[in-house]
Amino acid sequence: MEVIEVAAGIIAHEGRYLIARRKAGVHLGGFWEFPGGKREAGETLEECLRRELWEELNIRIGTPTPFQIVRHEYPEKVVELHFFWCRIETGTAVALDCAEVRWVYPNEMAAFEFPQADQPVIAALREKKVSFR
Ligand SMILES: Nc1nc2c([nH]c(=O)n2[C@@H]2O[C@H](COP(=O)(O)OP(=O)(O)OP(=O)(O)O)[C@@H](O)[C@H]2O)c(=O)[nH]1
Ligand SMILES: [Mg+2]
Repeated sequence: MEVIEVAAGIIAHEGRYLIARRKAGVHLGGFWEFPGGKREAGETLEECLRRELWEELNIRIGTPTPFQIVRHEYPEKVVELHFFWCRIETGTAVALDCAEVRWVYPNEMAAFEFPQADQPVIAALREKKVSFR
């Protein structure tokens, strides 16, 4: 099966992270996620991340730092998620192309339903295995 490359942002601010709720009717609709999307032909993952965060949240970010790569096989598709640590440089996040956005602490994330593929990242944030600040 073809592997779909995705870039997603771990957007940090004062110990909390920005999470977005997927719209109803799409793959994993209604789930919470780290905002991002599919890489388009000719784009680098960083370019993809910047475009997606602009389209979905109306924000510009500073230089993103690679965080974790997770390959996950859903029954209907295989995704390779490239998570990047980043910070907002300009703008305020608004739910332009997602259902809702929230800023949450890692220990609050268990109360939100995330895709299975995101669990390693959530665990890493919660265990503070994070060297960036
Ligand atoms: N953005 C994002 N996608 C995730 C996460 N976890 C996860 O399994 N995915 C999956 O990775 C794929 C990313 O697709 P997406 O729906 O964000 O792509 P996109 O923004 O380009 O949307 P589009 O296809 O409507 O243009 C989806 O199948 C989604 O279910 C996550 O934390 N963030
Ligand atoms: Mg998306």
